[in-house]
Amino acid sequence: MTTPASSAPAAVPAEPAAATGVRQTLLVLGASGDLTGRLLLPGLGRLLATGAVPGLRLIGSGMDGWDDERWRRRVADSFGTVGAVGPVESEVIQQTRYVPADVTREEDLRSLLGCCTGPLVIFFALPPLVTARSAAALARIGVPPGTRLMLEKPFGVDRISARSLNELLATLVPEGQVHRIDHFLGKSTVLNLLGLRFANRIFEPVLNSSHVACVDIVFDETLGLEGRAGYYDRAGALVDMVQSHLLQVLALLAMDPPPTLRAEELRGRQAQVLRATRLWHDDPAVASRRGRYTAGEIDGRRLPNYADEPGVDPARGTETLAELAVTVDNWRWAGVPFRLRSGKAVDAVRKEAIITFKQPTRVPDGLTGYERPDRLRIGFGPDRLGLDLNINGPGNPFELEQANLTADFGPGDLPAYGEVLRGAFDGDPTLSVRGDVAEECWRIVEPVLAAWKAGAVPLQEYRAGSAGPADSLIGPVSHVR
Ligand SMILES: O=P(O)(O)OC[C@H]1O[C@@H](O)[C@H](O)[C@@H](O)[C@@H]1O
Repeated sequence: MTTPASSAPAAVPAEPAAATGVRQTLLVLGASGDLTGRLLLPGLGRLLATGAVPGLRLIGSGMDGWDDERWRRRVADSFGTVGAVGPVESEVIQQTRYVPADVTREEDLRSLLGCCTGPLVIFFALPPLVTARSAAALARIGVPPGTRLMLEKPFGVDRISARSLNELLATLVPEGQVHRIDHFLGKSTVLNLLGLRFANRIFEPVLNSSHVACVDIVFDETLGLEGRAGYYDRAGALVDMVQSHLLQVLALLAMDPPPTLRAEELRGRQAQVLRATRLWHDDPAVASRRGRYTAGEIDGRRLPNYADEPGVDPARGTETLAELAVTVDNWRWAGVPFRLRSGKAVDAVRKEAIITFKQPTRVPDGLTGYERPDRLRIGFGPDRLGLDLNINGPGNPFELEQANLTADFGPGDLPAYGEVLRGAFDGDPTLSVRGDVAEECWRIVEPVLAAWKAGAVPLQEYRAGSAGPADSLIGPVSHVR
């Protein structure tokens, strides 16, 4: 769905690209922040190294009084971490500039836009409230025609703010030029879901409530806060991971086949699934769990109590692990629980979607050992496909054993941020989140956030390096290898 820009202010004329050899400009707002250095620049470096974005000019801007030299060092260091050290990347580093600015002020934005050449991509690497103020200031001065906007998650801080931001952005550029980033949509294995489901005969016919008992989407990390209190302590695991990334994975796993992978069709299918998604039993107390890590050790590394981490406000009660059970209330999936979980500082990295199948309708008398259900596992790092099947092992041929068939795929050529940046440079929003989808994701989690705030679901403590809270929606059975 493309929303036409309405009442857009007079566009700012940009310097003609042909006069400079620059084909497009990437303007990063929030360039001195953590996200830019950790994810955006490495992704950009790798993308540049493929030669896919010739003639790119990079401009960084932020509140810090950095100079060009300091910014160039940051870009070079970030490119260096991913081996992006070729001539194209060096050229970008030489040409790049840093413009200190308050990106919520019209005058500053006007002069920033004046530094940009050719078609423009503006990347908002900013907290949601600053993004909204910056977009509002931009809406007052206008942007050059064809400008694409890239916005980091979280998109808004709740459903209402997401809707107002959508309305504001619609006055700036058409919907097809808004790239709401969810970098999971650029991950190679997440994208592999499309091929796996729709280019093979054997899986799709059984992916429905007649055959599937439950679906788990798990993204557990051994990392803790890692110095990100400023952002994370306000977001928490539910907003950081579930409201965004894991619901996108759910949409790709559960959607009906789109006729083509064009943006409007793929994103339309994702939207349909999310519109049909509801909390399990419509009850946040049944459908959610939250936990927070205490001091512990993981792989020989000591982690402090989350509440004692620098910058954390213990009174906020931020969770570092969230679980959510939902159902997709449509013909295909009604009654099948989808359990989403993401936790930090747990004992093992576990990044996978696990589809657990129902028992066969009738097993001939005489066969034993088939009690464990078949499972299809799709790993999101390492990128892996696994199938657990009951087959006959050594010894008695009628005593079955569960075998695991596993295929590893190498990671894709581009990191996820490189992939989503490519979409913006190509003007293709397929791998970004459509405005209504962002609002739907808030609709799904809002009752849970409210119930947590009201104390209806206890904040359980779990030791860093343990398996997580004792009262979990996802039992250990999902993790049997
Ligand atoms: O696996 P990746 O690409 O590092 O993504 C996981 C990360 O995704 C980010 O969006 C979250 O803010 C992090 O908390 C999380 O660790």
